[in-house]
Amino acid sequence: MKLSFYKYQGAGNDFVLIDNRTLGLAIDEKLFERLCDRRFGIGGDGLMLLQNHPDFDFEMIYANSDGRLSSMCGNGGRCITAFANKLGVFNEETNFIAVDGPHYAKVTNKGISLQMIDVNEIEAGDNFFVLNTGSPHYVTEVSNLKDLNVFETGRSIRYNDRFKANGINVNFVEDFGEYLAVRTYERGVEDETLACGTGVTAVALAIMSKKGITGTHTTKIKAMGGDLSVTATTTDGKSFTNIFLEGPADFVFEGEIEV
Ligand SMILES: N[C@@H](CCC[C@H](N)C(=O)O)C(=O)O
Repeated sequence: MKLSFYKYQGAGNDFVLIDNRTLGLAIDEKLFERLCDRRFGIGGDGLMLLQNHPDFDFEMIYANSDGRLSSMCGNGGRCITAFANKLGVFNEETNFIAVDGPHYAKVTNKGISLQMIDVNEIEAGDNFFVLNTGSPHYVTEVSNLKDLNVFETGRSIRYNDRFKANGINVNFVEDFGEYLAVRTYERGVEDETLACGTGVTAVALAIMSKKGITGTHTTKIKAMGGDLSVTATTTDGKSFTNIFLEGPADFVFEGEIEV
């Protein structure tokens, strides 16, 4: 059978998208892993099914490139919003449902702005933060981001005794004042990706918390694959609301693959 697919990327975080509104494609880890494979398939950091939902414009089902369903993907959420817009599911603003709950998103002049879940807890340790922005993240500040071996260092944290059972995404941040530069090792891809949406959101909140920034604040982020921004509101540096992740979410190509 031939399966129609669409390829999108948001700041270089790339995804296979399937319109599953009428297709009835079942969850199939082996198939999803093959479709995400860059040699034997289409290639992607993850795969998403866009499905009908009785109470929302659409439902987002997300799997990492290992084929397994996972927690929220921020860049995936922005890409599936762009895809839903291309399919004519909505015009300017949408409300959809994902694994971590409802999301509001809109088309902007920078691409797609996606509202993320509120964050009520940040663990602050010795130069590290752990928080959940829809997916679990470890954030640590470095002074040599360009030269850092993100694969080795990220992997050693992701597989340490504390995190190895459930895994965690590991973000390295260097503060350049005007902006934060971020590189991420992603669970489920088990490699560095060019950007991670829930990751840069975690980084922005962690640095706001560390610097004692309160009120509504926008953080500019440079990821390896492009620029993103995170706007969030806090009164105490611990609980964050109205969190928006904004940046490009672009169609790359479409095709059919034999499955
Ligand atoms: N790339 C994503 C995060 C995807 C989920 C992550 N790999 C996990 O399993 O936690 C993003 O843009 O947020």
